[in-house]
Amino acid sequence: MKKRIAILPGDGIGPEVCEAATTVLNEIGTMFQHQFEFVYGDLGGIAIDKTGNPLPKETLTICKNSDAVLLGAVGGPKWDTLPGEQRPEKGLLGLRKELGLFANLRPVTIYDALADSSPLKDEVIQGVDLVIVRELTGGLYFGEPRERRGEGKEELAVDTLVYSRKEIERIVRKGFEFAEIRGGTLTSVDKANVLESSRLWREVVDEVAKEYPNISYSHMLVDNAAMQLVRNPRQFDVIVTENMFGDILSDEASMITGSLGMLPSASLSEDGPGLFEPIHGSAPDIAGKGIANPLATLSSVAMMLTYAFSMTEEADVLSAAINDVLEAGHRTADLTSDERAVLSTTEMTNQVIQALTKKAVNS
Ligand SMILES: NC(=O)c1ccc[n+]([C@@H]2O[C@H](COP(=O)([O-])OP(=O)(O)OC[C@H]3O[C@@H](n4cnc5c(N)ncnc54)[C@H](O)[C@@H]3O)[C@@H](O)[C@H]2O)c1
Ligand SMILES: CC(C)[C@H](C(=O)O)[C@@H](O)C(=O)O
Ligand SMILES: [Mg+2]
Repeated sequence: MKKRIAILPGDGIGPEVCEAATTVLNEIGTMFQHQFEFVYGDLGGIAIDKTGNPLPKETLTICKNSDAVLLGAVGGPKWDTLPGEQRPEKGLLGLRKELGLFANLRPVTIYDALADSSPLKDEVIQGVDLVIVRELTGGLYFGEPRERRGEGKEELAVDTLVYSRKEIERIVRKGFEFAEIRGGTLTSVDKANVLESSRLWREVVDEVAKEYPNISYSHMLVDNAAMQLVRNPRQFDVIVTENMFGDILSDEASMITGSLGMLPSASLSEDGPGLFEPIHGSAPDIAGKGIANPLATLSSVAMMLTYAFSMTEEADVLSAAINDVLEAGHRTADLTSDERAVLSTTEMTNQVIQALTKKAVNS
């Protein structure tokens, strides 16, 4: 099967982890006789440097004309002093909005082999299997007005947290759908004791819940949820929450697995191409050193195979290869303090390729 994939490497470690992804996709293409065509586009800081715009029109066109989009990461100190509208992150937000990617899935999967990599105790993390369903095109990230007013001590900065009933309904429905598919439960996370938008959110969850009488659900305040994720993450199955809360909770949840370099994501729309990216950023502190963990990106490729192409067997083989590599003790620097055992990004990717090859031989 032929599939066209827009690759947006972006900034910092983005190009390094995207190279890992294309290498692995080529291997899977060979194994399963698929043709993956890569079309490259600029997003973020690199796009600003080349065109003055973090989301050039050409990039948007490439994405819209593809079957799926793979993103590395955007941003970095070089562009940190630019005005908000011209920052690399604005390019990513614009892309999410333009592609209508309202549903962001961030699964937190535990690998037994990584039990020692998590700062949390083994008995706390054993058996954790949860997914954060994050609203991605609304809330504080997009609300208007967003501005600076006044001067001196009177200067004000304004961000607006706004959600429509329609926006809440569609993401909450996704949350319930996932809980149904997983045969699990739903926790809706909000701040309804303070925020009006959260009170509407809670009302909508209670209404949508009536369509899913078999799904047990509950509400939790976000500050408590942040604590519960560390105290007892096993209590969660599907967490549905708004944009900003989902951003923060997913970075927190990544440490259950042992590293931010492990968590993948899929951003889905009603009908257009999905976008697949690790949840981490451009990691300026390690960019260019060739030591970034590629596994979050490779797991994002597995999510692409599943959600964009319905290639579930291919996705399962890739996920199993990642598990095999970790079981065999291979680690990038973020996963171990044992310097002798550290692999570079390329070495880790090659281990995944070898594990895939073994699976092809054995099947
Ligand atoms: N989706 C995205 O493109 C995205 C996501 C988050 C942050 N950012 C941007 O990235 C830049 C840096 O942000 P930050 O430093 O707060 O967050 P970050 O996620 O880039 O890095 C946080 C820490 O995690 C480490 N880390 C992240 N990914 C890793 C990997 N794959 N392997 C090993 N270690 C890894 C980094 O080295 C760093 O110490 C900012 O400009 C921010 O806006 C972009
Ligand atoms: C870079 C930034 C805009 C982005 C977000 O906040 O959504 C990132 O932190 C993420 O988690 O994808
Ligand atoms: Mg984030």
